[in-house]
Parts: sequence; C-alpha cells; structure tokens
Amino acid sequence: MNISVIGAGYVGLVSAVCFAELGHTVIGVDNNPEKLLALDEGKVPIHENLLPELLQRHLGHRLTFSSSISHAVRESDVIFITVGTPQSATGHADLGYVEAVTREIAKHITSMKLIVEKSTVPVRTSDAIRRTMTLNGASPRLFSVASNPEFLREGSAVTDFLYPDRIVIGVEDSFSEERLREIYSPLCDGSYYRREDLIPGCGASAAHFIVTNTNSAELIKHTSNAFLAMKISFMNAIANIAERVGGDVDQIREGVGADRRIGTSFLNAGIGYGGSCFPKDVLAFRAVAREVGYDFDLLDAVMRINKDQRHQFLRKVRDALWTLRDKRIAVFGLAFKAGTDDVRESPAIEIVEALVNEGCLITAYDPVAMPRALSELGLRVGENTVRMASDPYIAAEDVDAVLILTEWNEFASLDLPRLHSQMRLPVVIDGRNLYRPEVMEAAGFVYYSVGRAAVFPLGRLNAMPELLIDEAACLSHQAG
Ligand SMILES: NC(=O)c1ccc[n+]([C@@H]2O[C@H](COP(=O)([O-])OP(=O)(O)OC[C@H]3O[C@@H](n4cnc5c(N)ncnc54)[C@H](O)[C@@H]3O)[C@@H](O)[C@H]2O)c1
Ligand SMILES: O=c1ccn([C@@H]2O[C@H](COP(=O)(O)OP(=O)(O)O[C@H]3O[C@H](CO)[C@@H](O)[C@H](O)[C@H]3O)[C@@H](O)[C@H]2O)c(=O)[nH]1
Repeated sequence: MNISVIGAGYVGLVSAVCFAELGHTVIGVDNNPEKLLALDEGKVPIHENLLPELLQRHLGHRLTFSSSISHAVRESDVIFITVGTPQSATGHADLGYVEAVTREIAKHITSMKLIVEKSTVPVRTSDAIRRTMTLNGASPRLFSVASNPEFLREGSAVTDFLYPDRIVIGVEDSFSEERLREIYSPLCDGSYYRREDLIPGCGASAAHFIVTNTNSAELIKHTSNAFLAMKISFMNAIANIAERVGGDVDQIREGVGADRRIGTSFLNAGIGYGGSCFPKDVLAFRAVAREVGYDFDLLDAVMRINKDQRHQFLRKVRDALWTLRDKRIAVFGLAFKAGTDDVRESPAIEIVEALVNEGCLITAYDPVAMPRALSELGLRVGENTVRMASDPYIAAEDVDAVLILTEWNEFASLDLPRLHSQMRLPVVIDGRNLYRPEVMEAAGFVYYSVGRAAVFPLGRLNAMPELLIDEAACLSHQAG
C-alpha cells in the first residue's frame, strides 16, 4: 500500500518507519526543514529505542521524506494525519494543525484517498475533517475519513506499534475498513511475527483488530488515556494515605494488583503523570464532556491529585532540608519518564523550577534528556540557573540531598557507598520508589520515598550535628 504520514514528530516518525517495516511504501511529510534534513541523513531527532535501526533499514527504499503535502497526496492511497493537537488556553485540544493539513489535502486531491486521523482528537473530529474537506473544494466522492487512534508509549514506541494489544479503527464505510485491514494485516494475521529479521518484541502472535464507528474510536482514545491517568492518581491518593498511617504503597499495589480484575500495571505511585499526552488529553476530555452537557468531575479529581503530587514531593524536600535557600541539590532524571529524552510536561522540570525559585542550587543529570531540559529550563527559569553533570556521582558532589525524579534503570542500580561518600548530607528523596527503604537505611541514607515511611539511620545521623532533622521528628516518622 502507498501511505503518507503527515507530521513526522513522535507518532508520525514511529508510524512511518513501522509502516515501512510492515512492507508498505511510505512518504513521511513534515514542515520543519531541520527535522527533514536530519531524517534524510538517517538521523533520528528523538531518543527512542530501535527507531534508528528501523530508519536505517528502510530509508531511501520503502521510506522517503518530503515537505510537500501535494506530493504525498498524489503518491499515496492512504494519508495518515499525525500532527500535534496541543492544549489550548481553554483546555480544549487545539486542532489548528489538523485543520491546516486537512485544507492542504483538500486542495490537492484528484483521485480516491483514505484520510486517517491518528492524532489524538476529540470525538467528532472526523466529521469536522469531512466538512473541511468539502468546504475546501474536495468532492465527497474522492475521499473517506477514518479514525485510527495511536496507543504507543514513548520509550517503547516501536515495540508498542509492532506488538500492539489492539488496533482500533473507526470507519464509516467498507472502503476504509478494507484499506486499514490491509495495512495492518501483517500484525493481525501474524505474518510479521514469523519473519526472521523481526524487531524483538514481546512474542505476540496476532493483534486484536477492533472495528468501530469513528465517534467510538475517538472516544476509545480519550477513554484509555483518562482511565490510565485515573489509575495513577488513584494510587497516588492511596500512597498519601499509606504514608500517614504507616502503610507501604508497594505492598498495597502487590496485594491489590493480584486481583486479575485490577492488575498491577499503571499503579506505580510517584510524582504524578506528565508527558505530552495524559495532562492535555485528560483536560481535553473534560472539555469535551462539558461541551456535550455531562459534568465529568471525576476527571477534575484526577488532575487535582496529579498536581498535588508534585507539591507533596516538594513538601518532603522541605521536611528533609528545612529551609531551601542556597541548599545544594542533585537531581537524577529530567525526562517525564524513562526511555525518552522528552521533557514536555515533565514533573521533574516542574520540581526543578520550583526549587530554583526557592533559591536552591541544582546540579542535574539525565542519561539522555539534558539538552532538551536545558532549553526548557532556560525558557522557564533563565539560562545557567541549573548546572548539568556528566554522571550521577559528579552531580552528587557535596550536595545536601539527591532527588530521584525519573525511573531510569541507571538510578535503580547506583553504587550506594560511592554515592554516600560524595554527598555533604546523605539525604535521598526518591520520587519513583526505586529502592527498598531498608536497603537505603542499611546504606546509611535518610531516605524519603512515596507512600512509604521515611527512614532515618539515627546512629549515623547523631554523628552529623549539622543535619537539620530533629530526632523527635525522626522517631515520630518511624513510629508512624
Ligand atoms: N507522543 C506520543 O507518545 C503520542 C502517542 C499517541 C498519540 N499521540 C498524539 O499524536 C499526535 C502527535 O503527537 P506527537 O507527540 O508526535 O507530536 P509532535 O509535536 O512530536 O509532532 C508533530 C509534528 O507535526 C509537524 N507538523 C505540524 N504542522 C504540520 C504541517 N502543516 N505539515 C506537516 N507537518 C506538520 C511538526 O513539525 C511535528 O514534527 C498528538 O495528537 C498526540 O496527542 C502522541
Ligand atoms: O504506574 C505509572 C505509570 C506511568 N506513570 C507516569 O505517567 C506518565 C505517562 O507514562 P506512559 O503512559 O508510560 O507514557 P506516554 O508515552 O505518555 O504514553 C501514554 O500516552 C500516549 C499518548 O496518548 C498513549 O498512546 C499511551 O498509550 C499512554 O500510555 C509518565 O510521567 C509516567 O512516569 C506513573 O506515574 N505511574
């Protein structure tokens, strides 16, 4: 099948290389010349496992890039729209990029095409695309519009695309269904999983193919993201209760998740969800519900708990260090999650910003996200306010505390004696629960985490009079 993918960002690029991997001929289109230049040279502008290998495999053969929507429309049977749908000032999804691309497609259409929205959009966007196409001169006989929401996660995007739990298509006619079935057939009939040059994945045998109408497909995407965000907020709320009463959120997760109706996934308590999807999509879904006259206030609670989770974390930093002005703090992790250099809506960036505003001196380390984080922090708190270090031990030199803010494997296997010896005070505040408290206690750290009691190795602390934690507070925490 001849496919074009308009918008070669995270989703567009992964989709383009994966469609090529499935045997299709693909044109990736973007209006960012720098991005196109890099891609034409085989350089992947984002950090995503397996993406460079797949780009190398298909670039110049099945996969080419272009800045021209007219070329893409002419050369392809199916056109996927994968441009951004960012948050607008009102909380609604801003569909300006989708509209601009739709108008451009309408101008150049001369034979039958299938237009597929893959961007995350509010319900009824496919109706708006149909309307816009017609208003801009395209004959309704020359196009169909379908929805094919994308469920990939950053950090595992390629394997999520090639080994999906399900593929959802929302269609209004058999033409659309047949084309989309053909595009995804290697995943649905299992032929892709029998190939020898396979990208290693999770050993799936066939993807679940779900056909709905376009409105339902659009609602499935918003529902999935809102539900996953709700699971995270639910567990963060439980973590706050557990902390106050001496429970352990990891044990609770195990106990609750063993019920197959619940499961353990997306129940990791932490510093709240971030990224380019959950925050904007929950807000957009809230706006959609309001618009159709339903008060989905459960989503307000999900967002409130999420926001509060950063404040809870900052409260722990204040608890541990008392005053913050001129405190030296090492931050481990800036990406919104492990496996990516994406810092969009990263809770880590928000926490660093708050600490800088309170007068802390921050040295940060992230295995891949430092360049993007530097430009984001430059915009928010000014250039040179945060120093970057080349490894976690250098970042931890002479600091009053280490904060763990992204769940990179590297931070779960630190050389604890070495880390301890680097720090001025042995205080670790872990926003991702990467360590068991008893391990950190044995290693001599004051250790705060999420949804578990803080530990204070008192014997060692008494020998450090400058540590600003009073013993009574420590004892009450331990008892609590
Ligand atoms: N990032 C994810 O993990 C993810 C996962 C599933 C769904 N989504 C959804 O997919 C959509 C895209 O997200 P993203 O993270 O890939 O966004 P992105 O910002 O990384 O990419 C969007 C791309 O579109 C390009 N673009 C914008 N206008 C254009 C135009 N007129 N012509 C050609 N190119 C144009 C931009 O230059 C950019 O490269 C959003 O709706 C998002 O919610 C994202
Ligand atoms: O138990 C958990 C799981 C995740 N997170 C956080 O939640 C955020 C989102 O994580 P994740 O969902 O893994 O990453 P995304 O790449 O944002 O993927 C989500 O958003 C995409 C865009 O819509 C969807 O395609 C995916 O299915 C959906 O998982 C990150 O800040 C995570 O740290 C937690 O705090 N606890």
